[in-house]
Amino acid sequence: MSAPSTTTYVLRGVLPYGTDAVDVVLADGVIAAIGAPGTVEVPEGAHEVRGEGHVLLPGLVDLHTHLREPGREDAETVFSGTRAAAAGGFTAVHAMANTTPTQDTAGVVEQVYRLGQEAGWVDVHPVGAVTVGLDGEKLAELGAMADSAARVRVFSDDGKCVHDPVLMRRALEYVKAFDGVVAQHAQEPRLTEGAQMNEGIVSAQIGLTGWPAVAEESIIARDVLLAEHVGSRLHVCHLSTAGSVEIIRWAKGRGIDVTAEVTPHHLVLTDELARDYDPVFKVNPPLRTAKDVEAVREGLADGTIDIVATDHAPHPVEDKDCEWASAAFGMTGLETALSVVQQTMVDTGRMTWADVARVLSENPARIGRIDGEHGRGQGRPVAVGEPANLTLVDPSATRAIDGRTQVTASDNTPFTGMELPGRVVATFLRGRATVLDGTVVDRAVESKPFEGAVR
Ligand SMILES: NC(=O)N[C@@H](CC(=O)O)C(=O)O
Ligand SMILES: [Zn+2]
Ligand SMILES: [Zn+2]
Repeated sequence: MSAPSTTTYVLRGVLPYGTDAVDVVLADGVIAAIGAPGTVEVPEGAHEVRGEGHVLLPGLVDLHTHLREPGREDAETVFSGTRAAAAGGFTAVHAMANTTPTQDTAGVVEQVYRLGQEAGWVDVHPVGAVTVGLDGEKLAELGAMADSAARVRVFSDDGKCVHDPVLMRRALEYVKAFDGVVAQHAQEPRLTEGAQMNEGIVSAQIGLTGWPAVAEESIIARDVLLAEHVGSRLHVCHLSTAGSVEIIRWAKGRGIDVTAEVTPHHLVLTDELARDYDPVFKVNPPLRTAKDVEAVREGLADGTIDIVATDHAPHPVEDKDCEWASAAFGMTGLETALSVVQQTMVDTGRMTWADVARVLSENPARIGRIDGEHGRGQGRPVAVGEPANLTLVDPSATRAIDGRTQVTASDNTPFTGMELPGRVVATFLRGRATVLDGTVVDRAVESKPFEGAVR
C-alpha cells in the first residue's frame, strides 16, 4: 500500500507547460510548493533530485497493459509488470482482461486490483471483460465489476473483437449507467482468418497471409455509428491505419463520443520489418505501412487520436522465439513508450511536452475515469495541492535498448539493438519514489501470487 511518504523531495525541472526551471517540493504525498529555483522553502532533510534540463511530467497513465496474472505468470505478473511500468515513468495502468481465468467477474477484478495495491509500484485498474470468457456470446457481469472494490470503468474483450453488433450495442447501453466505456479491439474476424501481418506489398512478396486495413476500419465505422445511436462512450484500442484515423476524425466532427489510442510501435515501425520473419515484430494489429505511420502521427498531433497506450504484451521466449506462423502476437512497451513518443513527436517538432502530458497522462486518466477520487487524482496537472504523481525525464539522454535487461519479465521488445532518446530519472507515486536515479526503488515486499477467485 502506498501510504503517504515521510520522505520529502525537492525536484528541479521544467514543467511541461513552461520553459523556465522550477523547484517542486513533494511532502506528505502532495505537491507542496512550486517556485523559481532557490525561492521555495526546502524542508529540512529534503532529498534533492536536480539535473540539467529535466522535464517534470505528471505520472504517466496506461489505458492498455497486459499484466498476464492470473494465468500466464511465466510471461509477467502484476508485480513484475507494474515494476516495469514504474521504470517507464507510469503511476497507473489499466490491466487488460484476457487473463486465465478471464477478468469477467467481480471476484477476479478485485483480486487483480488487490495484487496491484500490494505491489505498490503503480495503481492497477483492472479492465473488465465485455463478454463471459471473451467468448463474444454472453455479456459478463459488467454492473457487478463496476460496483466491486475495483470499481471498473473500462470494459474490453481485447485480444478479441466484440463482433456481434447486438452484443456491442447492449454493452454500450449498459455501461452508460456507471459512466463506463467499451474499449474495442477492432478486428473483423472473417476478414482476418489466418492473418499473420499487414495485407499489402510486403505480405504478397514474402508469402504471409495478410490482415487488411478494412478489417479494422469496418468495425470502427460500425462502432462509432452504434455509439452515436445509443449515445454512449466508445474507445478504440490500438488504431493502426490511415483510414481508421479518417473515420475517427469524421466521427468526432459529428459529435460522437469516441476516443482512440495509438501504440508507440505503430508510431514508428512498419511492415517492412517482417521481411526477415523475426516474430518479435509480429503484433496485433500488425505493423502497417509508412503512409499509415505518417497518418497516425498526424492524427495524434492534431488531437484526432487522444492517447498513446502501450499495449504492453509480454510473452515468454517459447512463444516468440519460434517460426513466425506459430509465434504469439504482441510486444512489450512500458519501458520504451515515453522514448518513442519523444523521438517521433517531440524531437520532430510535432508535439510539445504539454502535449505529451496530455496524451500519456491527462487523457488516459480521464477516459479511464481515474482522475477523480477513485483514481486518487491520476493524470492531474503538476500544480500545488495535487497528488505527487510525477515523472522526471531527461530528454537529452540516450539509451541502448536490450530486451534481456529490461524490468519486465519478458524479452519481446521490438527495440532491442536500437538507441532511443530520453530516460526516466525518477517516478513518484503519491510522493513516494518508485524510481530514483533511473533505477527502480525496491521495497521489502514479496510478490504474492493470485489467490484463485474463480467463477
Ligand atoms: N497486441 C497483441 O498482439 N497481443 C495482445 C492482445 C491484443 O492487444 O490484442 C496480447 O494479449 O498478447
Ligand atoms: Zn487488441
Ligand atoms: Zn492488448
